[in-house]
Amino acid sequence: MSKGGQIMSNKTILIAGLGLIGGSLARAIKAGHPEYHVTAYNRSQAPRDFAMQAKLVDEVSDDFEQLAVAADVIILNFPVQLSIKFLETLANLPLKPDVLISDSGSTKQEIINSAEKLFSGQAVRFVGGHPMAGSHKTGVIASDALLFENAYYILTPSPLSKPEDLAELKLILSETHAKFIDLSAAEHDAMTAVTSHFPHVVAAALVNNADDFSDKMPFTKNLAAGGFRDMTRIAESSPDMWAEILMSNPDNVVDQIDQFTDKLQAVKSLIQDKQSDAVWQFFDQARKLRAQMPIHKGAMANFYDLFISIPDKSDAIHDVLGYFSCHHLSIINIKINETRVELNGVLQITFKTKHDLETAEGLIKANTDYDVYQ
Ligand SMILES: NC(=O)c1ccc[n+]([C@@H]2O[C@H](COP(=O)([O-])OP(=O)(O)OC[C@H]3O[C@@H](n4cnc5c(N)ncnc54)[C@H](O)[C@@H]3O)[C@@H](O)[C@H]2O)c1
Ligand SMILES: O=C(O)C(=O)C[C@]1(C(=O)O)C=C[C@@H](O)C=C1
Repeated sequence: MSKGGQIMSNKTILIAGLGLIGGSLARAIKAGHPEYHVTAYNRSQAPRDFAMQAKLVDEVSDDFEQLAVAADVIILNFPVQLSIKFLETLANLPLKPDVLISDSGSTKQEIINSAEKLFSGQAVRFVGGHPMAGSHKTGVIASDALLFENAYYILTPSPLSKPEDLAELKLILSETHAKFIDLSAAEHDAMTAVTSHFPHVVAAALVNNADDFSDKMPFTKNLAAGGFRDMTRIAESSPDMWAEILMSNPDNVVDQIDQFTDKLQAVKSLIQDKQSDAVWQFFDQARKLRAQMPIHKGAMANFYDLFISIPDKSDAIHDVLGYFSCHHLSIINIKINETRVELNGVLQITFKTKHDLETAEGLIKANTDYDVYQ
């Protein structure tokens, strides 16, 4: 909708950073707008090759600058502070007039401030973006066109944007099927500290806490069941990404840590004072509130983990994968967890569809006597 209010059908859209989020955005943009020329920058080759083979994009390169100067729209999908570095690079390039720049980072104030400083007085439009859905998995191979379906997609206006720029971005991203909402950067960072940034601190702390305790009682980790799993899935997220998010939203996260510490101290006192009714109220209040929260169920469910208890033999993994050959299963990750040292290892295989998970489970059961569970 730039260029005097006309809708441009032949836009060139640059997806910079072909990871989970960049890959998912590329898929959705291409699906919604086959007429756009979608290009992608990525530093390493494997994601570029994957994106071309899977027809996510029309062109790939490791030359960011060359793609940037040819783009009408640029979406940065790096860890948040790296996106700011890429903005600095963009500020020194002869970009197309009225280029629309956005990002997908999990914090917004810092990047909006940087954009304002870097581009003031230039014919550059900047709108901050943040799709509120994702995963602990990384990389383009885990990307999904429907990752953001029904999730909130926050757009943060900046002094470098007008309402029609937000409308243009929503049109480009329409096939994400996300629910767009405009928030100021300050509102965004305060609220996401509560529902996303601080919970990641808690999840990591729970895992590190269990590890510390296991020094005393090594069997502890084997007793981690559904509760621990549900509380800590996100502790497997990328430390590159999360260190940058916390450093980019420090005041709000520290406030949350203080507030939460007070909550823990309060419940600690209730337990010590044997206030069983008050402890019951504490849980009952949370149970009712949780049931009413409109929590986005999201595309996380698109990842399906199968756990196979395999003997400690070098060919066991090879054999397991061999049973899957010819079945074209959508494996997106393979990991060995040595939780039962000296007995078995646990092979964790992640599939993209439930159907593939069930096929794999059936194949393992038919060919081996290994314990296998979802
Ligand atoms: N993962 C989520 O759940 C989620 C959800 C919403 C928003 N986000 C935000 O999206 C952004 C991207 O996250 P992601 O989940 O796609 O991560 P990812 O690890 O899957 O992808 C990161 C991308 O950054 C690139 N990159 C990293 N370091 C680089 C470097 N030094 N030089 C060049 N390229 C480099 C990688 O090659 C990759 O393309 C982050 O800002 C994150 O805060 C993540
Ligand atoms: O589902 C997950 O694994 C996520 O962590 C996704 C999640 C979150 O819910 O906190 C993570 C970071 C984002 O910026 C948005 C969404």
